[in-house]
Amino acid sequence: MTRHAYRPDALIATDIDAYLARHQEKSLLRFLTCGSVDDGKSTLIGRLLYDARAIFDDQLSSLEADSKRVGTQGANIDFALLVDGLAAEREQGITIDVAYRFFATDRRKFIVADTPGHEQYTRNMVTGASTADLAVILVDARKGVLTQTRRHGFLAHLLGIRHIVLAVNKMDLIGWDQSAYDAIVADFAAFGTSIGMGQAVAIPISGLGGDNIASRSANTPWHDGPTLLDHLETVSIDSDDASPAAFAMPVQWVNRPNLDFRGFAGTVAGGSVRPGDRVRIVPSGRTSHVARIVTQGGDLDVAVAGQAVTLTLTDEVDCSRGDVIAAADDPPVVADQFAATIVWMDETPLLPGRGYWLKSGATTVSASVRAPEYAIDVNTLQHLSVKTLGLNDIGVADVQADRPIPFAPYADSRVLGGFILIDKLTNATVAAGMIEHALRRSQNVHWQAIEITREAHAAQKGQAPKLLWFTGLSGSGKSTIANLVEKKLHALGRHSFLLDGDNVRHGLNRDLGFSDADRIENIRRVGEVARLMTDAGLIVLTAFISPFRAERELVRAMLPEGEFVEVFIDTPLAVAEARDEKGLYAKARSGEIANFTGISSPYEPPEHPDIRIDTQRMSAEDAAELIVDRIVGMWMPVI
Ligand SMILES: Nc1ncnc2c1ncn2[C@@H]1O[C@H](COP(=O)(O)OS(=O)(=O)O)[C@@H](OP(=O)(O)O)[C@H]1O
Ligand SMILES: Nc1ncnc2c1ncn2[C@@H]1O[C@H](COP(=O)(O)OP(=O)(O)O)[C@@H](O)[C@H]1O
Repeated sequence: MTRHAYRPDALIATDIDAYLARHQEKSLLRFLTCGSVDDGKSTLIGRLLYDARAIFDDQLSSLEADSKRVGTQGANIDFALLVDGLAAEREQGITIDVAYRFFATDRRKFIVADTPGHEQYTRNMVTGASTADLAVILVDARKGVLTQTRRHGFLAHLLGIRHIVLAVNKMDLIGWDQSAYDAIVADFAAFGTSIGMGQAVAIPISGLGGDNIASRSANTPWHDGPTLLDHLETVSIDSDDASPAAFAMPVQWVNRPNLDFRGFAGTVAGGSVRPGDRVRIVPSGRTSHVARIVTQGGDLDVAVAGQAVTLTLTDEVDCSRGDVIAAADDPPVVADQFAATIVWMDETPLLPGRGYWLKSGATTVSASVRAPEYAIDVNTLQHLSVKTLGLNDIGVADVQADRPIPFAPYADSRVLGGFILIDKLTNATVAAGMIEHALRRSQNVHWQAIEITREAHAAQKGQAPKLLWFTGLSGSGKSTIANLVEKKLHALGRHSFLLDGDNVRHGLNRDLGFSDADRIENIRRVGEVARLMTDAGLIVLTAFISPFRAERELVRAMLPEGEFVEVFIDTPLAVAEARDEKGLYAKARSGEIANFTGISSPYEPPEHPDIRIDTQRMSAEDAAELIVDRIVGMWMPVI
């Protein structure tokens, strides 16, 4: 990037306050550029910054330093606003390779999400698009509209970006051929219409030569539209807010500096609010009235969508981070199951049934995705029948959260309807999702209040329930040892039950095989059944390979702290294979059995098992003895 292009505004040195004040009054346009590596994206952004005499982000820090040097107060105001916006994105867990560049012209301020030459454009687009007002879709004039172009258009539309610019780049390389340009524009327009996207603004450009970027090009006398910068500076974004008309504000944090003040801070997601308005806290449903709208610059009479404020209420109602304060008569829906459009962004495909963290605004819950109803072919817009979603796939699937969350359909609110999925082990953001609607079934199932509690069941049996979860390779010794443990428990007069492959895979789970998704579902169901049995006061033993850490942790999380005891039957593959009681390893090696654990399907050993048994050093009998000894102490403290 050409640094010498930067020409500092004289005001920065002479009157920083005036400079910042001038900037603060300008509207802000957030946009992103989409294109493949060689479509000329970086050149375009470089050119734009150069021609706009832009402020580079590193120069913003020198601006800050300058402000300090001149000794003025309040020099941060404008900057803080920008930084806040980015912090919010970071809090969404989206901290990937997107560089945000800030620049300003006389007419407007801009933040451009720059995603330099990255293969994972879907991820970058989703990241940049979460708050973008406008997308510049780059097309190489020589190549025309490609699958990738359609995908960018589709994603931009899906993510709720209302303004699309089709920048047909490298026009110089096709001799400024108007008919070729028109054909590309018509092609894209036809696609846009088929997905219900508004008309894109098309501009013939050359990033390299600067044609139609900041100034009109003599090479395109036939182009009567704006230059790119013109359009960016003048496009009207005021009326675009997709947010619902009714007031809603997700609570980002509760501000309680002293006993006399309790404020709920957040950004208004939709509608407006005034002191005196009746509001409802969702999901609790409690109502109150707004007392004050507090900001650093003083109290407000009204706050509207996009404003960051702190509300105080007239009553001492319970309200915490992740709750939504909403118009009392029109609050967001609360549900734990929804249909959603999901954009998968990770190399590892979606595992239906696996628990991911679902983050929506300030709310984080555990959630799983069912097998997709379909994936979308972005070229033909056909619905494809698929079992999972891989990198860059877009599909529709039902999502099940482990507790109800407030939401609005994405079409009504990007804030309340958008979410990301995070892998619980790697912490990677694996998908972005848009909620379509709640599933009715989630609203009609209610917990039945049970009068005989789990404590009562346990007390009657005179024991504290436990789940002894045996995990290990096939042939490691899980069943052998679990059987011996149960025998000993039985002899000690304890109430127990052993669940293993034989009594589960032939009955409850006879519809499941050994794909990753089926194993996940197998373990989820076993976990649920085992949990019910602990509710009944039993000491439950399970003997399943349970190869994935994530599902073992999922089951642990289903139970009260300390009730899940992970017993790792640590037998190396070579030893289990040498035993090969059932001849399965031989079959797996010869390819007769697919997806065999340890051979052609992974086993993730526990990192911190509660009990580890090395079967090479310990007989099955001794192992059982040790396990019973270890848990004896655990079951004595009966309620
Ligand atoms: N492909 C493949 N991979 C692993 N195991 C296979 C497979 N096909 C059949 N079997 C037999 O099924 C038993 C494992 O079932 P699990 O329910 O414990 O597996 S899992 O937890 O869902 O991974 C396992 O029993 P154990 O030997 O008792 O572990 C095998 O006998
Ligand atoms: N120390 C040991 N602990 C458990 N099993 C052992 C041990 N040493 C040898 N074995 C043998 O290994 C085999 C384990 O099979 P099994 O218990 O069915 O394993 P899994 O349930 O893990 O597939 C049995 O034949 C068992 O006798």
